[in-house]
Amino acid sequence: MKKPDYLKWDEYFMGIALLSTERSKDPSTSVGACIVSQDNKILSVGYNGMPIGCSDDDFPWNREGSPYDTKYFYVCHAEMNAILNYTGTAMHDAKIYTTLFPCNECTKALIQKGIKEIIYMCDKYSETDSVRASKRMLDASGVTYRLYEPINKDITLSL
Ligand SMILES: Nc1nc(=O)n([C@H]2C[C@H](O)[C@@H](COP(=O)(O)O)O2)cc1CO
Ligand SMILES: [Zn+2]
Repeated sequence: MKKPDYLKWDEYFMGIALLSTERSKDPSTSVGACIVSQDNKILSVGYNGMPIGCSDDDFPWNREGSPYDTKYFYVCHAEMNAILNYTGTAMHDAKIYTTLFPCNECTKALIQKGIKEIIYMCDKYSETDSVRASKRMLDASGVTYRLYEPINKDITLSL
């Protein structure tokens, strides 16, 4: 008989998104994303971080202050990095697992790339205009989104 407690697809892909958050240097919110084809092949992963060449040590991680001195002008979102990290050409009808609901800017890009489903773990900015706009676009374009339902399984990675 096969092992009963193996990871289901959702757990596997959200697990990879979650592991990717560990690469983020953002002191307040670490985000991870994993793009998966319809037939469950991993296409790409990403996490929020500064653009190539923009040192994590020199660029600001502040949330407040003049926009020029906050992270918001510089940081690449996990979802955008996952899109940009993909080097293939077949993202159509894919799905994205993300630890945080996508903002309006990433949502535009996800729609344009042909992503058809978003599975998210957290929607802590649901009241913001950005996320409201994301849902407006997703609803209009027929892209579905659903909250990931966690299982009661702790995975410990000892490296
Ligand atoms: N969907 C998202 N993906 C992301 O990668 N981010 C990133 C941008 C920032 O680095 C961080 C949010 O910082 P804070 O405002 O919670 O301190 O997460 C943010 C969102 C929210 O829409
Ligand atoms: Zn975004």
